[in-house]
Amino acid sequence: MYGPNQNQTSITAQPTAGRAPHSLPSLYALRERQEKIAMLTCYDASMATLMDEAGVDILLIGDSLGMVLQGHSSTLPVTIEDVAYHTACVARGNKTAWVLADMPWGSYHESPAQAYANAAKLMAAGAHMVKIEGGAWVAPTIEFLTQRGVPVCAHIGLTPQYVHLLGGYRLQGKNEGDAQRLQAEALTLQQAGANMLLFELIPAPLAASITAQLHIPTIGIGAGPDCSGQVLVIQDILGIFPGKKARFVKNYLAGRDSIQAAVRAYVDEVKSGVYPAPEHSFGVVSKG
Ligand SMILES: Nc1nc(=O)c2c([nH]1)NC[C@@H]1CN(c3ccc(C(=O)N[C@@H](CCC(=O)O)C(=O)O)cc3)CN21
Ligand SMILES: CC(C)C(=O)C(=O)O
Ligand SMILES: [Mg+2]
Repeated sequence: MYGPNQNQTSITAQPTAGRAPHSLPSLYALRERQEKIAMLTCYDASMATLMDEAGVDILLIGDSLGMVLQGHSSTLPVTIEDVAYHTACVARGNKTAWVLADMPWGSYHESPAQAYANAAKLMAAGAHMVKIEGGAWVAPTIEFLTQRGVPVCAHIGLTPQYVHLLGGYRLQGKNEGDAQRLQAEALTLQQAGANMLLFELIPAPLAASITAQLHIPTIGIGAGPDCSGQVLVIQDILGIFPGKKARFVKNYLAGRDSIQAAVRAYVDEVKSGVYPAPEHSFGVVSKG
C-alpha cells in the first residue's frame, strides 16, 4: 500500500515547467538542437517561481540589482553579500531553472583564490554557476574556478562594472581591431574553461561569428539574434525601470494583463526567434 509520504511526494514532485531541473548538459543540449535559451534577471522568490513556471531556462541574479532594486547609478556598489542574499531568495522559489549569479565589483579582481572564496558564497546560497565580467585577464581566474568545479559564464563586450573606463554604456567591438580582440578573447576564455559566454552590446554579425567559432552556448543582450540565447532585465520587459531605455529593450507587459503573460511572451519570442528583431540589434562592424 501507499503511505502518506509517498502520496504526498506524488503530488508535489510535478516539475513546474513540465521539465526536469536544468543542468549544464541539458543547457548544452538546447544549443545542440538549436533551441534558443531564454534567460531573465530575477532577484526574489515570487518571481523565481513565476519565471520557472513560465519556462525561463536561466534565472540571472544580476548585479544590475544595484540599479533596479537599490537605485544606484551603476553596478559598482553591489557587494557579494547582496548577491548571495538575492541568490538565496531566488533559489527558494525556483524548482527547475538554472541559477546564475553575478560576481560583483571587487569580488574576483584580487586573485583566483579571492574569486574562489566569493564564488563559494554564491554556490552555497544556491547558485549553479557564476558570471565574471572581463576579457583575457580573467582567464586564469576562470581556469582556477572551473578546475575546482565552479561552472563559469564569462561576460564580454560592454562590461558595466568597467563603465568609467569605457565612457558609458556604449556599443563595443565597433571597429575591426576591437572586433578581432573580442573574437580572440572569446576563444581564450573558452580555452580557460568557461562553460558559457555572455555578450553585451556588440554588433550582431560579430556575435554570430563568435558563436559559430565556439562550442559553448552564448547568450546575448543587444548582440543580435544569432546567439544561443537571450537575456534581459525583468524591470525592462515590464516597462518599470525609470532610466534610459536601451535599444535592445522590449516591453512585454504592454497589451497583456499579467506579469506571467509578459514573461511567457518573452520566452515564446526568444524560442521562436521573433526577439530580437533588427530594431533591437546593432549592425555591421566598420573598417578601421
Ligand atoms: N535596467 C537595466 N537594464 C539593463 O540592461 C542594465 C542595467 N539596468 N544595469 C546594468 C547594465 C547597464 N546596461 C545598459 C544601459 C544602457 C544602455 C544604453 O542605453 N545603450 C545605448 C547604446 C548606444 C550606442 O553605443 O550606440 C542604446 O541605445 O542601447 C545599454 C546597456 C545594461 N544593464
Ligand atoms: C544585463 C545582464 C547581462 C547582467 O549582467 C545583469 O543583469 O547584471
Ligand atoms: Mg551584471
